[in-house]
Formats: sequence, C-alpha cells, structure tokens
Amino acid sequence: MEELYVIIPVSKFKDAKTRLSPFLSQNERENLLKSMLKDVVGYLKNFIENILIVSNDEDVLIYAKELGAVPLKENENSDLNLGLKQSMEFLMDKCKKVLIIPSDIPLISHSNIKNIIDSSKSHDFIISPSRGGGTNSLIIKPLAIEMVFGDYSFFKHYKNAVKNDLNPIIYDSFFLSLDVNTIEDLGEILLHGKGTNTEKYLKSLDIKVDSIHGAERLKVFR
Ligand SMILES: Nc1nc2c(ncn2[C@@H]2O[C@H](COP(=O)(O)OP(=O)(O)OP(=O)(O)O)[C@@H](O)[C@H]2O)c(=O)[nH]1
Ligand SMILES: C[C@H](OP(=O)(O)O)C(=O)O
Repeated sequence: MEELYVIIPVSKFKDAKTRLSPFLSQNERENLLKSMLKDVVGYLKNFIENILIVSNDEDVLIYAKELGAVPLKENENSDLNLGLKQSMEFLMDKCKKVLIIPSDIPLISHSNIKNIIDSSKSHDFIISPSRGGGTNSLIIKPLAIEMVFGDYSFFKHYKNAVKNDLNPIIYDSFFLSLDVNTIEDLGEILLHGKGTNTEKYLKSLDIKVDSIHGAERLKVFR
C-alpha cells in the first residue's frame, strides 16, 4: 500500500477558468489550464510518482496520461466534491493518505511542498488556505471528512477536522495560496512565476503587468 497519492481534480477544458473570460479566449483559457497543470504535475513528480487526475473530460484524461498521471473518468452528473469523493473511493485500498491539489496553482514549484509531504508521515490532516477562504492543498486519509470545496471551504474543512478529532495542521504558504482565478492573479504569476510553463505561456500572449497601488495592486494588460 502506498503512503501517499496525489489527487488533482480538473474541470472540462471548455469550462476552464471562466472568470478569465473575456480577457482570455476559450482556447487561451484551455492552454492556460494545460500550462498550469504541467507546472503542478511536473513539480510534484520530483517528490511523488503516484498522481491521479480526475475529470469528466476525455481530452483532460488524455493530457493527464501524457503528463505521466493516472487518469480517472469522473462519474456523470458529478461535480468537484463528488469527483474527489469518487477518487478517494478508488484509492481507498491503494494508499494510506491523499494529497488533494488543484490544477491552478502554478507557483507550487516555488513552494516547499516537500515539507507537507514529509509532515504527512506524522500528521493526518494538513491544510493550506487559498486567498478568499478556499483550500489549496489538503492531506487526509481517504474519505476522512466530507469534501466541501466552494465558498469558504478552508474554514469548513478545518472545522470538520476539529469536530472529528483529526488534530488539523495549517500549512501557510504564499505560493500555495495563489490559485489563478482572476486577471490580477495572472499578474502574480508574471511576477513570481519565473521559469514556469504558465509564465512562459502568458508572455507568449504578450500579457504584461504593472504595479499600480490603486483599487488593485496590479494592472494586467495585453
Ligand atoms: N474533476 C473536477 N474538477 C473540477 C470541477 N470544477 C472545478 N474543478 C477543478 O477544481 C479546482 C478548483 O476549481 P476552481 O478554482 O473553481 O477552478 P475553475 O472551476 O476552473 O474556475 P472558475 O471557472 O473560474 O470557477 C481546479 O483544479 C478545477 O479545474 C469539476 O466539476 N470536476
Ligand atoms: C474550489 C474553491 O476554489 P476557489 O473558488 O476558492 O478558487 C475552493 O478552494 O474551495
């Protein structure tokens, strides 16, 4: 039985990063998701071979195989939380713990994810917050708690861990907290993501970033 398996949930390419429309076209959003996924899987492969990608999109599953991940076809009429539940049911008898990581955190390569992986040997619940109250990494025993990704999921997951006496640990990381959802987030990747596939792709679109210290920190334009 493996110590740890990574689960990466990925939406349909055509539904990728809807909050970046119309700044990015549908094709550009699909390519952005592919670049981010390549960064996430490529970095994790330095530390762990067992990576499962769950999706309802056959093209995502083909891409998963190209990246050296195990593809899992999501059940029909599913969603993010049900897809994660299905993945953990599939892995129940294959690994002791799972590391759930979203596809949209390309700065993971600048984080120290190895700390979390090493800590998972002695802790059963390790969670990293995303900005806006979400969850950007989660180590648990399969099905230890209900998956409630969505609004304020970090607090809900943490509260559930306390209720179930799982002794939750919070792993705070700027780079892990930065999931790409808004145009301004693209600016953060251009600033901090030097050398990532995602930064290269954004530069290929001639997207630029300026510091403005206004209503938002960064102005992102093309
Ligand atoms: N398997 C699966 N993954 C999903 C689903 N919905 C979102 N995801 C993935 O879950 C992670 C977090 O999702 P979000 O941050 O909401 O990303 P998103 O849905 O692509 O972005 P928006 O369209 O802007 O909400 C990302 O890796 C998504 O690709 C789903 O229904 N099934
Ligand atoms: C899925 C959700 O991501 P967000 O929409 O907060 O980026 C979450 O982290 O629970």
